[in-house]
Amino acid sequence: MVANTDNGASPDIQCRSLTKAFPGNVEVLRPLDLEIAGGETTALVGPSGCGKSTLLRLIAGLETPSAGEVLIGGVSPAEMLRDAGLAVAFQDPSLLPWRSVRGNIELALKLARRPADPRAVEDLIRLVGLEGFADTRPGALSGGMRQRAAIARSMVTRPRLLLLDEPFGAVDELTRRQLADDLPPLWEKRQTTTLLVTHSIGEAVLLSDRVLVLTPRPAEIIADIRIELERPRAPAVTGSTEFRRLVEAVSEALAEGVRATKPPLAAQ
Ligand SMILES: Nc1ncnc2c1ncn2[C@@H]1O[C@H](COP(=O)(O)OP(=O)(O)OP(=O)(O)O)[C@@H](O)[C@H]1O
Repeated sequence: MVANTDNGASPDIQCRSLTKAFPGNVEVLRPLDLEIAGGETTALVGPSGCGKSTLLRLIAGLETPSAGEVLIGGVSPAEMLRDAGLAVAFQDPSLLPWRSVRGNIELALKLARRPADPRAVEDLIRLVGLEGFADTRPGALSGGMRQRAAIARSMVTRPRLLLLDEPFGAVDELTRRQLADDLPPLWEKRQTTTLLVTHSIGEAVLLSDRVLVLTPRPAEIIADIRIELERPRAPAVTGSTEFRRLVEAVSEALAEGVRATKPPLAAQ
């Protein structure tokens, strides 16, 4: 099948009857149908353990579906990975300990068989606030700094699909805000299809074009909320009535999902 992966377009994501169960009858995803448009940023929010990371890993091709399929720009995640059009950054950044921050970022280019691009590497190091630490090895960085290095590494190949699992999980509040301000314009400019998992409802609303709210496991989509806030989003947007309305809508959907799946008290 011809994919829209070699013309530079941001790929869409299709999940068709996607189902996942782990051994021991752990049903994580009921047949899930989902379409995500190319170039958009979508956030997945849901209670802890509902299956957000599993869904992301299925889309990344790091897990195999029990049934159903994932198509990215019309091809399998494995094909997309081969084409280096897909990049992932997970909670626990697996940086190579013997390479510096710069070395880890450069390696991503090398593995994707892309030419060295010292300027892009330095720009990204600056963007994630690690200037002065380019020659430092991960062991000498804080958790938040390692996370930022991993974000830079995931972006250096200019992937058309970016999958981020709690990208700002280990980052302090100030840096978190800085990244939330700096990264979306870059994703927008590059038209990257971005799917991110976050526990922060505010972050989901601030960063995304669409927020998908999942129920407790087995995960189902209980709400699909469009975020029509104007872009670029100034930090002040978080004080607006519309922002607060959207945060409230996501919180309400989350609570509704928990209520709908909780057995009645007598049955507990
Ligand atoms: N490899 C595995 N083998 C068995 N069970 C697994 C495996 N990976 C995940 N699970 C189970 O699947 C369920 C969903 O896990 P997942 O990590 O996708 O949830 P999550 O929504 O991302 O959670 P959190 O928000 O806490 O990170 C959990 O009950 C988890 O224990």
